[in-house]
Amino acid sequence: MLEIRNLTRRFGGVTAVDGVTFDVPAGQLTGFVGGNGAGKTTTMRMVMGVLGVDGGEVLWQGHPVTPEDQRRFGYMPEERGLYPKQRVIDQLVYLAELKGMGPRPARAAAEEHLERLGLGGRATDRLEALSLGNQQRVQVAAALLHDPVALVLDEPFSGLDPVAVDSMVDLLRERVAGEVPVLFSSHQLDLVEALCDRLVILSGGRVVATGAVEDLRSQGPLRYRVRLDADAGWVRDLRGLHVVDVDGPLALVEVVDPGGEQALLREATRRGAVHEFTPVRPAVADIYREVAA
Ligand SMILES: Nc1ncnc2c1ncn2[C@@H]1O[C@H](COP(=O)(O)OP(=O)(O)OP(=O)(O)O)[C@@H](O)[C@H]1O
Repeated sequence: MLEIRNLTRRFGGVTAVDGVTFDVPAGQLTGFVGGNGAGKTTTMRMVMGVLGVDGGEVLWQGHPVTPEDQRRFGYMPEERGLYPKQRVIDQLVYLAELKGMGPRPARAAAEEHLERLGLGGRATDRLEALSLGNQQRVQVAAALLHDPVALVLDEPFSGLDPVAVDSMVDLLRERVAGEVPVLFSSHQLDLVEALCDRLVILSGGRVVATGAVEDLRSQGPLRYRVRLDADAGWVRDLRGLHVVDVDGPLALVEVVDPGGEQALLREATRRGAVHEFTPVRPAVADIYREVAA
């Protein structure tokens, strides 16, 4: 497990990361979200030791993280930092060797990851000859190929097409099944929702929500989506409910008083057919808007 404890970082008069505390448990995907400038990249850089801390600490397996631990982590930095003129395969082998792999396993791992990411035929191309999305795939391979014990990925999905996103998701799920803690930042909240076990939401350098995605969603307001035969405007007159939206025969309501939804269902069936009556928990995007706006 990776534990982030009270991390703080200032740049001049700006406190970019302000007492940030959260866990990244083994075998779980933890999504790290927040608006532009919220402090995600700064936090990840401190976790990886590429940026000094002004306060707090990072623990790995219960002890303060060491440079040796960090060398065994996989990191995809925000600044992508590969060499444009170098051949893809040479670059990956070099990076794997830097991480302590022997030349033969390094080459085998590089070839396997390029294959998995759909770049098997591009191994001997120079990086600059690849499209930006394919360069991003090489960056993914670079972060994963040395069998890292933890993964810290800054916007790993940005610039990837849907097929590459699927390959990336498969690779991450494999790592997680092998008990690796994964922390990744993203602005793609639908992906975060589909993928993550846990969520950390940062705003203005502080954690404003953290926990299991399911727990965060179930703590949100309980809503019901209702689809009737005819116009649903009458739901506005019912007590015990807050009407979020009405659009023709569709209504989205929030239960304010216990039993409010039962009164709605009774009235709806009295009036005609009810085609849908579904409890809806807030999506990750709703939670985000609520706490980070
Ligand atoms: N090297 C630096 N020098 C000065 N200020 C910095 C530096 N790095 C980050 N900051 C500031 O720290 C704050 C947090 O930036 P950070 O890049 O960590 O946010 P982020 O959540 O990753 O944003 P984004 O989603 O836009 O990438 C911002 O106000 C940024 O301007």
